Amino acid sequence: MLIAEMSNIVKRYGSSRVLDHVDIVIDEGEILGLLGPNGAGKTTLIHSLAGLIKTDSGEIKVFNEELQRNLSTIKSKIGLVTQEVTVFEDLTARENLEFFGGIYGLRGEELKKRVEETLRFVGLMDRAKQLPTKFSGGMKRRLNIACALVHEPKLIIMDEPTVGIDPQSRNHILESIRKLQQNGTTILYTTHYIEEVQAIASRVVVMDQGHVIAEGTVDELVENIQHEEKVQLEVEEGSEELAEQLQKINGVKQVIRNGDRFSIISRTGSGNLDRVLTVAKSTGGVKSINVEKPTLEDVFLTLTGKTLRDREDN
Ligand SMILES: Nc1ncnc2c1ncn2[C@@H]1O[C@H](COP(=O)(O)OP(=O)(O)OP(=O)(O)O)[C@@H](O)[C@H]1O
Repeated sequence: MLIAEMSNIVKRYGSSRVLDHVDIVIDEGEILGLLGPNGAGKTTLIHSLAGLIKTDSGEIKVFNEELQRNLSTIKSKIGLVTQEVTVFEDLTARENLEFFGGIYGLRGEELKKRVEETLRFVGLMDRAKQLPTKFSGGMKRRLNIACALVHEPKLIIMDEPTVGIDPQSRNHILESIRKLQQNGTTILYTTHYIEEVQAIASRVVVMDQGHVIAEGTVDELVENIQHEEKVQLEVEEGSEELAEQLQKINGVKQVIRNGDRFSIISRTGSGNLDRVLTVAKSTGGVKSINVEKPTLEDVFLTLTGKTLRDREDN
């Protein structure tokens, strides 16, 4: 069964089309990973789906109902974790959850029960009486997530929930997302950390410049580029000149330079290891060279020409 269906969505800001005829479906019970570089349109898509902004055209159905016509009912069954942490600093963790639970119509014993369950679920039971000002970034994030979970939404939408937090909290969050899925919740998960998608997503949608450019399971996406070879090269002194020379080798599709390291993607069968080595040696010393199997990161690179690591920020 489909939990959400976005068809032919267009959203413009001024003259630029931020979402350009986007089609996305979310199946019940899946964790759909939404990947895309900066400015791809992920947040705009998520905010459209959560009913926070109106699209210019297209149709959005959530729980089989037209979104804008049934906005308040649908919103009450969605949990949105925004990119920015939105908790009240002058309320304790428990009071924050009571507030958000109240907004969603929970009252009395039911509210109390859900607040306690949610605090336990995100591992903040022992911090229930503290103000978030005393929390680490990761704990604040977990509280933020808890606020979106307290009303037991059927669909949870998360916009990069693990950016800028410690590894322990990140693992806790990923583990919690798996548990939510096991309990039957559907999750749309946006991130630029490929390894997170690889770890938890049932299916992946890749966006770039307002378009969906690929979708499938991680295995399916990697399978699509199995016809490519990747040579990893490290030299003593990398230069743009070397990158240009590598790019000229027959069969080379793409060269990505990161300082002294180069990833060279070629068509399969081009046997470019030797040629890459020769070119690299002609410009200086070679530290290491090897052929690697493509990963989801390479799928992303091949599709968008961009690396998600551009914005690695923790
Ligand atoms: N309110 C707005 N007014 C004008 N332009 C906007 C607005 N919101 C987003 N944009 C533009 O739309 C494009 C897509 O932005 P969006 O935030 O959806 O991308 P994103 O994929 O979520 O990127 P990021 O990973 O950086 O959050 C960007 O070029 C952005 O500048």
